[in-house]
Amino acid sequence: MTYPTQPEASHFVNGQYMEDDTGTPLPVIYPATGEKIAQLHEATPKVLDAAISAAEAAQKEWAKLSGMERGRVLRRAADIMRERNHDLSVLETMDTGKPYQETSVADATSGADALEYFGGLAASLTGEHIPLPGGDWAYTIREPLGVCAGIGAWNYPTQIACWKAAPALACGNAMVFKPSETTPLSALKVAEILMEAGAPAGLFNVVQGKGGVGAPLVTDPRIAKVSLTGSVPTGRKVYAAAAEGMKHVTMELGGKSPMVVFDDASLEDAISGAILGNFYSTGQVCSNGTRVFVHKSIKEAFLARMAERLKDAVIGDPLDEATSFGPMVSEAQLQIVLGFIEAGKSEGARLVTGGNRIDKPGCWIEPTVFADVTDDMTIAREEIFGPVLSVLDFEDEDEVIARANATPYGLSAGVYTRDLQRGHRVIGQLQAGSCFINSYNDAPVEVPFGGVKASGVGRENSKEAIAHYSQVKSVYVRMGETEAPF
Ligand SMILES: NC(=O)c1ccc[n+]([C@@H]2O[C@H](COP(=O)([O-])OP(=O)(O)OC[C@H]3O[C@@H](n4cnc5c(N)ncnc54)[C@H](O)[C@@H]3O)[C@@H](O)[C@H]2O)c1
Ligand SMILES: C[N+](C)(C)CCCC=O
Repeated sequence: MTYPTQPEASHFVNGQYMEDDTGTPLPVIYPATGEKIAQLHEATPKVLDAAISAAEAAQKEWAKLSGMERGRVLRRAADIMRERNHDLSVLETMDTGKPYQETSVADATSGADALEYFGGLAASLTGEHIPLPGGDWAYTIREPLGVCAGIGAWNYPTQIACWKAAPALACGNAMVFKPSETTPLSALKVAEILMEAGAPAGLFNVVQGKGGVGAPLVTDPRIAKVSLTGSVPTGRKVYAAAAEGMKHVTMELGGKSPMVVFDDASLEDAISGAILGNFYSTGQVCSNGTRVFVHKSIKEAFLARMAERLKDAVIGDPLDEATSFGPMVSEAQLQIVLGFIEAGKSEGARLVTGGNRIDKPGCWIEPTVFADVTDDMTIAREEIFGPVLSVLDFEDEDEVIARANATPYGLSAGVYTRDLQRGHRVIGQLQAGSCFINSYNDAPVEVPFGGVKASGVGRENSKEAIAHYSQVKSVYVRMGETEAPF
């Protein structure tokens, strides 16, 4: 049996595809139809060991190159990725179900941005000279960490692989990347492209599997750093396991982010922001503003216009460029979301629109809006990771800030207002790492991305990421004699 997107083999190790079909079978399903599109196998201990060994060997040679030489490879990879954007986007759509309208502008393109940005930065990752009393001085050297483990979620497979690989490789590290078991295909293409761009064999390896493959990757003593994108419960486990080995971590985790719409906001812009922050990628975005606090005086106007705007969503074949709303990634995730919708109804929230599974093969659900949601309801407290928007009323600025912050999460926050003083004042008090004023969910590579509180540790993208993929050695140089007390 051949499948439409079957890769050459399940894993990419030491510069080539590798198979071990004794590993647990891993079927890949196209969420738009439920059709099987590839058959992979989870990595066995043999595959995992080969990947880590290859990375260890490659890292030693890669770190000897100058930053300029490393950067050249990454920038070449960015160019190849852009040239192949169409094919990569089609694959991403098949892997995730996200519409081509999105994948063609937000996945491989975002991955290419990261490769280009960190490729450009690589040559300037230098230490400093520190003059000291008596003519002594010190200098610092920015060194790589070694072999980094990257572990991905299923909503942005290409982007996640590149957001982790680009800064890691720029700093002179190697990587073993484990994509989500739900979307294993795109990371293999990232590996192919990096090799084609001139990366040495073993520098970027891909191993497939579920948590049972991720766990031994995290604890392997040859791994110096773990970067996870995933849920908070997984983050707790992975962070704890990494701490046992005193490893560096980046934790990009979940959220339940607030978006605050004041009564002076442009209603159309606020609704656009709420659409981007709740229905893009069928709501499967970590930073989504799923608690939309709308000033009581404009709430009904907001809801009426939102319901109208949602009628323009084009729900259909994700490969059709006109489609703007695709299926959920999997039946399992669809069932989780349906469970939250039931909780919303039974706890007394008002269903304004949507709320139903769409009756066709695949994992389809309507964009859903609840109103009259209160802070204690399940849908206002827990991350849903699906297209479910909750509108909560507020009347007072201090009140809404306190309520917005009353969550263990802190990934993102947004404010819509025409009063820019208020916008800055409010955003300054919201406990979140990635914030927006009169916008939502923008994530250019130049800007740090990540959360506070339970939503994460460390930052991806921007110059901030360098600190998380390198360490500083300091060297004290005495110019005179060494004095000792005896
Ligand atoms: N902050 C961010 O940048 C960001 C981005 C995308 C998704 N997310 C979050 O990811 C979640 C959705 O993705 P998901 O369902 O794939 O998350 P998940 O936590 O179920 O899985 C994430 C990854 O961790 C692996 N994993 C699971 N158990 C493991 C273990 N014990 N050791 C090592 N690896 C293990 C999984 O196989 C997968 O690759 C949401 O909570 C979402 O908010 C966060
Ligand atoms: C670029 N986005 C859309 C903000 C996604 C970031 C990764 C979170 O899921």
